[in-house]
Amino acid sequence: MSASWPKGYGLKVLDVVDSTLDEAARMAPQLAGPVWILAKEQTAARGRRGRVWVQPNGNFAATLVMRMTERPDVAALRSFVAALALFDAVAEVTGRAQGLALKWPNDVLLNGGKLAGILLESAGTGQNPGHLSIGIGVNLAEAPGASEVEAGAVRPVSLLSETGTSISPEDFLPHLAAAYATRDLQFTTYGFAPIRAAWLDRAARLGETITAKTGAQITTGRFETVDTQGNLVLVTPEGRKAIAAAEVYF
Ligand SMILES: O=C(O)CCCC[C@@H]1SC[C@@H]2NC(=O)N[C@@H]21
Repeated sequence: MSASWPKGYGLKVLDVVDSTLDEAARMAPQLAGPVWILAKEQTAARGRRGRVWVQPNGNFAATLVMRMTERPDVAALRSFVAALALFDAVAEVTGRAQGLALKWPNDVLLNGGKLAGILLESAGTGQNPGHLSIGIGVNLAEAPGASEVEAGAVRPVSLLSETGTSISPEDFLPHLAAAYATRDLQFTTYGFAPIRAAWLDRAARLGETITAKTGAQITTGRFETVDTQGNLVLVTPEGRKAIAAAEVYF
């Protein structure tokens, strides 16, 4: 099964790099349009909240870098755009969406385990709107060991072990790039509403009790929704709380 490369998107493939997010920052000043940067190996890959991202051989690591054309709070909603695109691309290559779910803010789960993670970074000033980078890691071939993730985190899983689907990062990227382009067009044309609705349709643990941790702040409540700004909304004994940034535990 093949996917055609989306019009207007550039591509850079590297054998090895420190992090595709760092490469994105280096490329940003010269950007003419959005560019996907794919690396077979990263020597300093990072995850959310300063964690190290472990990338066994054959796993997918890429960053989509683009000029920041909107307000930072609007651009940040692209984490939901990217999560949906990942969901779409995985469903396309495996031929099924069963077992796939999205975990707020932007992980992709498969059979309850973490298949993929997304890390957004941006830079810019009032004078210079800067760039947005969407770093994406997918455990295509191998899941990092449980000892390589923090205690309490969702267990990592791989696409190969959960579905039997074997696909290389180079073959997976066109599926993801095409799915992203479609979702991004939906976002720029119709705004966050359809993205939010599609994301909520695929949300893990919606309506259930979950815990959100932001530093020392721990909030447990019923996962009611994601609001129009992308905040996690929990109904707690003290009332409704909208949380902008946190790690979620089930
Ligand atoms: O913590 C997470 O779940 C986010 C992980 C993001 C990993 C990807 S791999 C490609 C890009 N380069 C990095 O250094 N990190 C992101």
